[in-house]
Amino acid sequence: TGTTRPQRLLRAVQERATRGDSESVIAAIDHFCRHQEWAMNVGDEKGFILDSVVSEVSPQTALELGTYCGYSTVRIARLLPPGGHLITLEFNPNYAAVARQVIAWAGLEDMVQVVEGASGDWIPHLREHFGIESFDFVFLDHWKELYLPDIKLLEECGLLRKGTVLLADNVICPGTPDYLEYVRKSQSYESHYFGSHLEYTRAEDGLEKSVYLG
Ligand SMILES: O=c1[nH]cnc2c(O)c(F)c(-c3ccc(F)cc3)cc12
Ligand SMILES: [Mg+2]
Repeated sequence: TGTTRPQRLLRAVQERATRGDSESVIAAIDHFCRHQEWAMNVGDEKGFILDSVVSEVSPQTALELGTYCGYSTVRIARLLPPGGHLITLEFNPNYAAVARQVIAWAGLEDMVQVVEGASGDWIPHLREHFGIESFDFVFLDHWKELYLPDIKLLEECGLLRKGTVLLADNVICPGTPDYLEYVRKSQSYESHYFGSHLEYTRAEDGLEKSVYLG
């Protein structure tokens, strides 16, 4: 036994970051991942692109698929407009437990709802359970095999509206070929690729931004 990597990441936040200061929480996680242990956060380079898309959309309702330790959750939530709210789905209860504490350390717990369970199980219930009409912004960062089935489910559940912005991490590494083909070929999406690098490395990766046209 001993600690897990998410628990060691949380300890680094609690030791290095200032309570209530989301920028210091982001910096503490980036420092941990660069100098202690690599972890699968979207990271600072792709995170800067994420910030610019979130700022442009300024979403009242946002959905994140894949919370992990809450790094991108904090990046998104700190940029939400007044009244904005972020729902983040996490399958792994240990990750969810760490993420809740990271989000609280950043002082963003009032704008974020961490929901435990499988995205495919939860998506059909988001409207009735959280009173969501549709999402303005969706960040896909969970399992590459679920990106395509989950956006099809979001479409079927009427949770996307004309102009909803989807942003997908890891479209090159580990890679989501079926998702990329779908959003780039479909008449229902306008897609753009932002080239970048795999978090904390020099390997190629990028984000795909896709606007739902209805
Ligand atoms: O499973 C994942 N879910 C969400 N995001 C990921 C990620 O950003 C990664 F870099 C990676 C990753 C893990 C190991 C590698 F060697 C390369 C990428 C995985 C995920
Ligand atoms: Mg990722």
